Amino acid sequence: MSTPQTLAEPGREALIAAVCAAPKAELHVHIEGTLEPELAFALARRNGVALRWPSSEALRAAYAFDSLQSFLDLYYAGCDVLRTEQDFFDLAWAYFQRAAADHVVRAEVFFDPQSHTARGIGFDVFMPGLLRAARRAQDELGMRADYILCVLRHLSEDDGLATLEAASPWREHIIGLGLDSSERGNPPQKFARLYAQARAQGLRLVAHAGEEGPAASVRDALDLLGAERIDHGVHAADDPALVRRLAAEGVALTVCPLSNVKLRVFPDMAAHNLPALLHAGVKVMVNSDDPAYFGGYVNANYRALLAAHPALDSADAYRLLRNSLEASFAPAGPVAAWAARLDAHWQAQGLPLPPTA
Ligand code: HPA
Ligand SMILES: [Zn+2]
Repeated sequence: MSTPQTLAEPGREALIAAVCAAPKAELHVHIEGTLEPELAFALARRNGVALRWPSSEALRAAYAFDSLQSFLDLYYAGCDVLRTEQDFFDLAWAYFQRAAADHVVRAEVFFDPQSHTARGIGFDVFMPGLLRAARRAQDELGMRADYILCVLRHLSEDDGLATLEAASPWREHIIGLGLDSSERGNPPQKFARLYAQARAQGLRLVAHAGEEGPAASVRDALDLLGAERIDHGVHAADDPALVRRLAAEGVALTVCPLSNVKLRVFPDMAAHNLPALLHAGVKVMVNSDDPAYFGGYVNANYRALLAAHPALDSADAYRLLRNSLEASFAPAGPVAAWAARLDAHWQAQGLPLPPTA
């Protein structure tokens, strides 16, 4: 239990530096979206795969998106270089090292099995590589990482059900089910049976909703799918009653600021509604989504957000970090230990510690 303090607000740069060095959880990152152009070219060479671009610079230059779909087209094309167990290990290990440099102590990482099984790359190829990287992250970086299986919503529910079935030998290594890809035309109700099955298996449930879709799809993800956490969810702000419900029920939104600006969900960072959601009492935090494509890993997201929103003070920054830990699916013991580390870090920086719940 902490007591409110009357320390002065730090300068902006000092606050941003403190946030970057703070222990944090990342709860919304797609492992396929961490494929940097340089690694894509290295894997393409290793596997004898031709890419449409002459160089990693040319590929990076192609990262100008005007919608979710324009990004997804490139993202799925990039997956084609991922062929072997070692490729998936290299991909995930590179992410874990970058995340550790950003002081991520807990990562809940999405993977898209259907973008691999559709190319003839099975669970027996990608799961061992992903799991070996997570074990190494635990052993060498002290990071606790788990995987969330995401179903592609532009495909049929039967395809999703078959994917869940194919994952059953790996069930103990998967903590949750998520839903990603094109939101428009693929509402939550399309996947009600899939979520019921996943819930019966004891999987934790999350879903992308309210990224490009309306507030109603956030409500439907909660009511029809039983989602415990909403990925993005920023369009919930269009419905004040829903915002009040999210705050009252403590539903977390895993917000991804750079992604939202890159995919034109908001015209610029200053227009992002994360501060409004936070101040309305919604459990939001900051995540990177697809950092290789959107201009930065989790700390770059915190930095861009705090730089564009001077109204976010040190209590708000603390709350974002604390939310990331509390909204994770890690056991209570580690969460409490990370929260204590956050408090110690905050105080060591001379920052005022807000009263905790
Ligand atoms: O932000 C996203 N939204 C939907 N699908 C995705 N697949 C990777 N990233 C995303
Ligand atoms: Zn996402």
